[in-house]
Amino acid sequence: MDSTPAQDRRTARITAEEALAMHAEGRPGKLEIRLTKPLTTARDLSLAYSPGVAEPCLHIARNPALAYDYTSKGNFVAVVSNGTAVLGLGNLGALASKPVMEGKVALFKRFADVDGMDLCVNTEDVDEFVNAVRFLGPSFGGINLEDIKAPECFVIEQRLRELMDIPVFHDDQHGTAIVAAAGMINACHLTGRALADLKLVVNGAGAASIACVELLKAMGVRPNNVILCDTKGVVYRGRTAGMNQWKSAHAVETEARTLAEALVGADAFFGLSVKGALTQDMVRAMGERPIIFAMANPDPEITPEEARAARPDCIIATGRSDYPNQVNNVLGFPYIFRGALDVRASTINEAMKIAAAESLAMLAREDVPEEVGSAGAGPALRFGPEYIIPNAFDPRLIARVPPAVAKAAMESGVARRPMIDLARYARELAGRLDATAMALETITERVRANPQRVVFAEGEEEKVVRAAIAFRNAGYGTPVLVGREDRIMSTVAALGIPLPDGIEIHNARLSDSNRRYADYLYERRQRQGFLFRDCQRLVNLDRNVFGACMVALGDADAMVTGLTRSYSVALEGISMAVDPEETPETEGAASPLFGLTLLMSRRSGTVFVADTAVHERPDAATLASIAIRSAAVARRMGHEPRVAFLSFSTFGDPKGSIPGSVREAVRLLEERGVDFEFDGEMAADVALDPALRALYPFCRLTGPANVLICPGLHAAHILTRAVPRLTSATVIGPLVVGLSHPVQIVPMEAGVNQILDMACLAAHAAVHR
Ligand SMILES: NC(=O)C1=CN([C@@H]2O[C@H](COP(=O)(O)OP(=O)(O)OC[C@H]3O[C@@H](n4cnc5c(N)ncnc54)[C@H](OP(=O)(O)O)[C@@H]3O)[C@@H](O)[C@H]2O)C=CC1
Ligand SMILES: CC(=O)C(=O)O
Ligand SMILES: [Mg+2]
Repeated sequence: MDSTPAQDRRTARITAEEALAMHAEGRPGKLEIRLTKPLTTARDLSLAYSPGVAEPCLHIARNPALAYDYTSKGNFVAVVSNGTAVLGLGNLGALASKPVMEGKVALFKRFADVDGMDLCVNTEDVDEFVNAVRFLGPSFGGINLEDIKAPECFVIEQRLRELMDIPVFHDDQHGTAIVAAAGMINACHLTGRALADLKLVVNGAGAASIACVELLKAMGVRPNNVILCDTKGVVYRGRTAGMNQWKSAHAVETEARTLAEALVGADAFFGLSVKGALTQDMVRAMGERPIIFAMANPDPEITPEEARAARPDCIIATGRSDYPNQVNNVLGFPYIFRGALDVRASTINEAMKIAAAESLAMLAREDVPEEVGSAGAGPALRFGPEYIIPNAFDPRLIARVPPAVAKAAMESGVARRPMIDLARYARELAGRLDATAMALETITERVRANPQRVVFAEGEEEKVVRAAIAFRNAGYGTPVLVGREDRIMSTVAALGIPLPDGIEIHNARLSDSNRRYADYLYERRQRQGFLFRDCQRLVNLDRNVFGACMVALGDADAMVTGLTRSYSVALEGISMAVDPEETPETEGAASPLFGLTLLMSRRSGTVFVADTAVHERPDAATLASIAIRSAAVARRMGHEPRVAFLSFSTFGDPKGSIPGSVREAVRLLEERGVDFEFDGEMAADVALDPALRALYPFCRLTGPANVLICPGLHAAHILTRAVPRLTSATVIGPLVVGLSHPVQIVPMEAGVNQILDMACLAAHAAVHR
């Protein structure tokens, strides 16, 4: 089978054996339950279970709304099926639907941090099914119905919506409709069509199809322009065989009787039926630039290869993750429930669905982060025929869709706990699954409140341009790109995203400030072997020198660089214009400069590690100085420092020479009477693990250390390179600490987000100057 480059990038073609092995491996299935409270001691048991548990029970009995405060209800969704329409595989029964239901629960958790439970209900009787769900209702904050065939699914959903006071949402209907509508908005945009003129043919007249058609009609598609087909052909007015009230509502006057006849000249096709239902001949008969969403799972109505071979001008989407344009409800249900749960919506209504569809459509038109798809391989994702809908792994989805849904819930009056600050909600959501975003939230908020001018010294680099645009769009301030305007503008044009207002471009050679910067450098360097013309050349040609002059002379607040030069070369250029900062804390240190790296994980929070860049074998005075300044940075970033001086030994055991200088550093801090917790020397596990630290009751740390001072560069380097590869921790840094102006150097392999984070940290340091 041929594959397109975009497909290669994200392809995960798999075999049946691999899929079975994955499900059987280790603990069978895809789910387990985790505790959110400790259950280690007798006291824990008394609080969590008898007698303590009686208290929340009694409170909830008096006031049911308190269930949201004392139990998991508010973040807990039931994924319920009877297995009568498992994907496009037909009626496999309740038990055989369990892998899909476990999968949906896994997606809820992975993409929106919603906890779920699969409930496979073994009945095809509507009343029995409805009763099973309604009587289990108190446990849950929402009900996600899944893979229940039409027409029973319509009755079941309607009855449960009437009986229950929490959102009941049939994912195959509405989740699919929302995502398909988002894709259709963009496909129409790209092919120059208006929804009102769209001629759509839908194969399948079941759960997913009926809901898709209803939502599209609510969004402006004309009822007479939509033809539904099922196993008996076109659903025309007057047909009697295989009909029901839901099909009848969409029956139209038409001469067409078969799918092939209906498709002649059609603009768009929706497949929500079975594998292979659409032929190449049918595709050939469609109108100009046809839009084909072949959404049957696991195999589409037509493969993209077949569709493109028949009509190279088509836009094709499927429900699968191994082709571009995955129109699948995974882009919908996690985020729709996230937004609905967070405002305690009593239902999920039309306004919330349309808001979700529009936010998905708009997100696809923005610049795509590198971590979407496997970064680096293949061409970047750009809005166009091969990318009409966000990728399932797009980390921005959680911050975009739920706020749109929550807002629509509030505006349409179904939110029982409205929220005032939606922008703040979006930021909190961004941090919910991303340790970096979570760790940086207070920092980004502070920068937004105090926007800064930040020099992006390597302004012609594509990643830098993208980071600068993101910086501007995030409201962090004014990015100043150093580079040639024509080069930068052609990079922007190739990116296909608009350059927001308020980004400055400075060409070092042509800048009005050029002479002033050369004079400044000459003043500093004339007795160090530099002629004026050397300084002029440096300002003209070395963008790090030019950028550093801007910051040093107050033309900008901060600077970020590092992509095109090694750390030491970049630092050399910067040091031409910016001095290290000597303070009482740096007294006795070999140099005030050092590197501070942040390791961030959702479980352990943020840990600062130093020195990760400068001093190979720091002496005691240097270690002490590094500790004081690291503690200050940690505090500035909102962390009360607990500093551990690390070694291979803990409080004298085993003996060796290195711990001597570490112990001496601890003594120096005692002498200085610093205002933060510190202790050492100690092994890293003792520093981080309270159980081990309990062996040393005299230790002054009152909690796990969050600032780790390493005895040498080798240890710091190994630690910060190994941890992110062995755990889920992410890394920022090393931050340059000790310059008199905020300048940061990213690693040469840094991605857009890293550049953005470093720019934001540099801006944050500028706020605090
Ligand atoms: N990409 C996505 O996100 C999603 C995709 N889907 C896919 O959509 C399909 C339908 O799911 P769902 O609506 O839940 O199931 P339903 O059982 O509710 O509906 C199936 C419909 O398909 C019709 N159908 C079956 N075979 C054919 C055929 N050969 N030609 C024309 N019509 C046919 C049935 O016709 P009749 O009424 O005559 O029996 C019925 O109307 C599945 O493949 C499923 O995987 C569903 C949800 C989400
Ligand atoms: C994706 C999905 O829910 C289905 O195919 O049924
Ligand atoms: Mg489904």
